[in-house]
Amino acid sequence: MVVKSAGGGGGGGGAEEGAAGAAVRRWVEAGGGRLVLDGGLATELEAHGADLNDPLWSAKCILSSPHLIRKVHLDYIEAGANIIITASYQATIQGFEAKGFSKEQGENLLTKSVEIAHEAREMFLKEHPDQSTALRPILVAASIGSYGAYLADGSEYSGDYGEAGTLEFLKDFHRRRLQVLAEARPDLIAFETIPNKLEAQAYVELLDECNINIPSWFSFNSKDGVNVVSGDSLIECANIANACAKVGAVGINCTPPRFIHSLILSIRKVTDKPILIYPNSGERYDAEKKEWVESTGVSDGDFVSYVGEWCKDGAALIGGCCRTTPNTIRAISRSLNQYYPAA
Ligand SMILES: C[S+](C)CC[C@H](N)C(=O)O
Ligand SMILES: N[C@@H](CCS)C(=O)O
Ligand SMILES: [Zn+2]
Repeated sequence: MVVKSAGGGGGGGGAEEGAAGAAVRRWVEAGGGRLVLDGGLATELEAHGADLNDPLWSAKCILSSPHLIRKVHLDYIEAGANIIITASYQATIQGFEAKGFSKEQGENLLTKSVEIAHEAREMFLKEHPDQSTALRPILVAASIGSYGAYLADGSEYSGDYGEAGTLEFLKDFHRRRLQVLAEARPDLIAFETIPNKLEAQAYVELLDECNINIPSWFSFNSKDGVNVVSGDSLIECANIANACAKVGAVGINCTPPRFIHSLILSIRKVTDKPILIYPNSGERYDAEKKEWVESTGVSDGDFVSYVGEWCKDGAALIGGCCRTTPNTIRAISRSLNQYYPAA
């Protein structure tokens, strides 16, 4: 089936799509014109009893309960996800060192996050011999959360890094982690919840300097439907991603559903790369309490009612972020099957 939602109509910015864009486009085509991402990982870990009130947040479970991470990945694949995102969002060598681990142990824990996701995919395929990745892509995306995530104070929702906000600092912070995760051979690298332009620039330079040949996606977050959370222009951020041939998809995550429509339209103006979106429930994160607050979150039904519009706007990869669950993903998957009825 032709990929209706990816390509065409965008400004393009003159960038070569490159191997990464072509790879993502092939996966999207193999998924029948769209791919379903998973939902909140930390949300589900907590739902199964994990206490994430820790500087490592969900990455704590790589140490304490890898079986739980594997179960949550498996639940998302069962719910229809084509892409599962590893538990490495807040896993950093620096964060593990602060817990007393050596650099090598920290690197091994990063690798383990990818291995757990690979195991979940293998288990699914073993339990469902009728399913094959040739028929339905099931991909592992290694999460790289922003420097603000590592700070564990909600800075990924402000993008205000103070003195640490220099290009070289951010590149040094992320370099080894990116290399280790890439060496673990995920299908994709997911740069998630990118709050500012500088961090996007740091990632682009690292992808080139480290010669990373695994397709990546760049996903920004917004709290006004116009700019990224730091106030930097989304257009400028998306341009940085678009200009990098190693970036296979550009989009938005952990952002309230009500803002997504306008954000997709902005991204579409500057890129022909596939667009991905995985909004949160619309609730607000209280970083001090490490809790989601306000009862303004949308229900699964409301969330899913947006999906058709997001497809028409041009999103090719759709899932959920914090406070979404396998039920959300099941509903998105069903809704997309309606949007792209089987031939
Ligand atoms: C995407 S946020 C909810 C992740 C957690 C945050 N970095 C913290 O540690 O509080
Ligand atoms: N990928 C992470 C959150 C990103 S905001 C998770 O799902 O827990
Ligand atoms: Zn999130």
